[in-house]
Amino acid sequence: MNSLLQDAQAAGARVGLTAEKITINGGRPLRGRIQLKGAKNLVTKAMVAALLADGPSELRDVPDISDVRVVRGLLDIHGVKVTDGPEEGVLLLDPTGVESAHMADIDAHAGSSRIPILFCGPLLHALGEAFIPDLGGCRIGDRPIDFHLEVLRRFGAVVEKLPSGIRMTAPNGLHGAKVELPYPSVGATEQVLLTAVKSDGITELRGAAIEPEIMDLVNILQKMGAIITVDTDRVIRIEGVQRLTGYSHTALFDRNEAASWAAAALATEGDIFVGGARQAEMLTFLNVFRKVGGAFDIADDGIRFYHPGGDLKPVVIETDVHPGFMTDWQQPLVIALTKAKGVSIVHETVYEQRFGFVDALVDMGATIEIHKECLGGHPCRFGQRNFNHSAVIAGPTVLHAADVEVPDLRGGFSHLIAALTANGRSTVSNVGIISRGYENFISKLQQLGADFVLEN
Ligand SMILES: CC(=O)N[C@H]1[C@@H](OP(=O)(O)OP(=O)(O)OC[C@H]2O[C@@H](n3ccc(=O)[nH]c3=O)[C@H](O)[C@@H]2O)O[C@H](CO)[C@@H](O)[C@@H]1O
Ligand SMILES: C=C(OP(=O)(O)O)C(=O)O
Repeated sequence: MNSLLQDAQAAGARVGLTAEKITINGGRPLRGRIQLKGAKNLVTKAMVAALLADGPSELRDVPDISDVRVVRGLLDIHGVKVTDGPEEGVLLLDPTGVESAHMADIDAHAGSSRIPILFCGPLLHALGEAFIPDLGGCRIGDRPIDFHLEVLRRFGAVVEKLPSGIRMTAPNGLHGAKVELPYPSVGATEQVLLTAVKSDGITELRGAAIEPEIMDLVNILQKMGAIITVDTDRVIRIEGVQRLTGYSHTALFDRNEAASWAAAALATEGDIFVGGARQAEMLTFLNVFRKVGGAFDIADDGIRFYHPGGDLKPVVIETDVHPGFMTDWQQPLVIALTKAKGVSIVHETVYEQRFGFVDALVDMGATIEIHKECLGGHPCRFGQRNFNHSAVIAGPTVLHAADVEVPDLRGGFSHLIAALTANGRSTVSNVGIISRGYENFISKLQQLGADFVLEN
């Protein structure tokens, strides 16, 4: 069995999804309401932050996704007691019994997530050592961790690479540092925050990422007693403190899931009310959605996304760090672009290999060409490096049914949308991977009127 399939099955099994394949009878618009919970890209980091406290934390709106379960398992191995709260979606995290981990167990739990790398700072503070297994996450580029390791060294960590992962110690404790990131990496910014808050002295981070999920992590850390200033021009200053308390927090909604269902509404000519979605964190997406010809109504408790009739229009998009067009939005939106009348361009500037998912779309009849050049207008890091990172999508096309295999989280969701729009019965396999970031997506599809059956 290949490792992609193993990851997919393990991820699905962790959230009780036993089916491996979905057969979808396409052509029906998705209509109805769904409710979001907290963001995968915040909740998992908030769980790690609980390790920094000297008392219990409470996190609300936690989605039942496999990445959350992976982090829960890792926390458990380290002696953080994680229990379900009295209400659905509430986690209680008690770090008072934190202890050194058993390496073999960690190895078994790292599988599908990139979060283990963020345990470094908190574990070094709590125990003076950390072991980080090989990382998972979507295979959409090389995804090195050089920024993380360099940052940790600046704080005083000693890094030792082992065949099974990375071991880290801090023989002289951790001290504040001046750090400048070569690229505003989300994970490396979080690494700095989670390490600096309890390091001796002041840390100045330049070139920081400022995604809404990072700002919500800053909110959490401030609740815990941290002193963090977010300045203009991607500068973050952190004054280290000796102790942090537990927090009580409701997680920011998952704007990536919201954008995915919005794209599904548009591509299937449907109408979906996405409960919990908010305008402020989705401004950039909403502009593009409108330019493509989608319509939305913003309410206090969510956003209604729908196809208002008429032709969809082509767009030129460049993915970018916040406040730009988020890379995780492009894969689901590409399906709507296959329905637009004219030629669209998507220039992917965050990951060098995020177009693997289009092969299946071409098999389904889409007209998509991938290019090595930077076609969006601005040259990016990948332009001179031979990476297939620009897509040209010509439409409108009616997709036909096919058997497709989910390659990664967002690519997988876009395959689901493609199958939902296609004429005939498509089979989408490896669907377990989708459970990494979409809570109860099978029930949501049911609620929205999709016509499908699950298979093993
Ligand atoms: C769990 C989580 O929150 N995942 C999100 C996070 O991923 P993640 O935090 O992994 O993404 P980064 O922002 O770190 O990566 C951005 C770019 O920086 C590069 N890089 C990163 C670190 C490093 O040490 N060296 C390096 O070269 C990466 O290869 C990539 O080209 O932000 C991405 C960009 O918004 C999102 O697509 C992911 O959904
Ligand atoms: C790339 C993604 O996630 P991760 O960083 O967890 O692989 C994603 O959510 O689309």
